Amino acid sequence: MGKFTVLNHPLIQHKLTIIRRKETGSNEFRRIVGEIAGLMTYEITRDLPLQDVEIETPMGKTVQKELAGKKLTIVPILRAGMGMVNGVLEMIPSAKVGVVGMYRDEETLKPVEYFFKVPKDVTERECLVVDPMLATGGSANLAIEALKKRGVTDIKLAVLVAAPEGVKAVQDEHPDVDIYAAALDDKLLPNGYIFPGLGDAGDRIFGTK
Ligand SMILES: O=P(O)(O)OC[C@H]1O[C@H](OP(=O)(O)OP(=O)(O)O)[C@H](O)[C@@H]1O
Ligand SMILES: O=c1cc[nH]c(=O)[nH]1
Ligand SMILES: [Mg+2]
Repeated sequence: MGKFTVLNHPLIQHKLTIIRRKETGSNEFRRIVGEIAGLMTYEITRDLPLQDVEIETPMGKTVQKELAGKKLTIVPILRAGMGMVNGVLEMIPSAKVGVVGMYRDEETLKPVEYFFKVPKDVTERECLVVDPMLATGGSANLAIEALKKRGVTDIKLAVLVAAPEGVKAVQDEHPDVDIYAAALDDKLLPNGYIFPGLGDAGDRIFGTK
């Protein structure tokens, strides 16, 4: 089963509380989603492999460390996942970005895919799927499945708020995928929204409501 990790650093918790508040406007919401994504990236990449590299400082030759291993592709699930991209890129500027467009049918709560575009060399890269909300888990599962169909084997999922139902759904369907969240909330409401959650992440980021 994939690991599920809550990244409950005090800065992350504090910032998450700000965006949960209903009075927080789109401008601040968008900025803080990016900041949390950056802080989460810092924690998610804690165990990245390093290799020795010989360099020359102005004082002379020395052997130091640099990142080794696979390069990263960030895969936001449109729309709301876009809010996390810049935060991750600030930590890993060399990452590429692929996108999966998906919306949840409001009646069935099933995801509908409408766009898919990833870098050509995606199979040689690790993919970090990002979306602020993991509710039923349907959208994340379909996005991961779409990547696997194209041959991607190394996938992680980062969300801000997870519902227990969504975590279980991804762990059941994709046991090879580790999940990182800023918070694990109480439950899913009958309308498919997370409680206490933060409302509709896409609408709050883009100001569409
Ligand atoms: O786990 P699930 O039950 O699939 O729900 C989570 C999905 O719902 C939201 O997207 P939404 O469909 O509102 O699209 P949007 O990002 O365009 O607003 C959210 O950003 C996730 O992608
Ligand atoms: O609480 C939720 C659930 C799904 N999508 C959201 O944006 N918020
Ligand atoms: Mg939405």
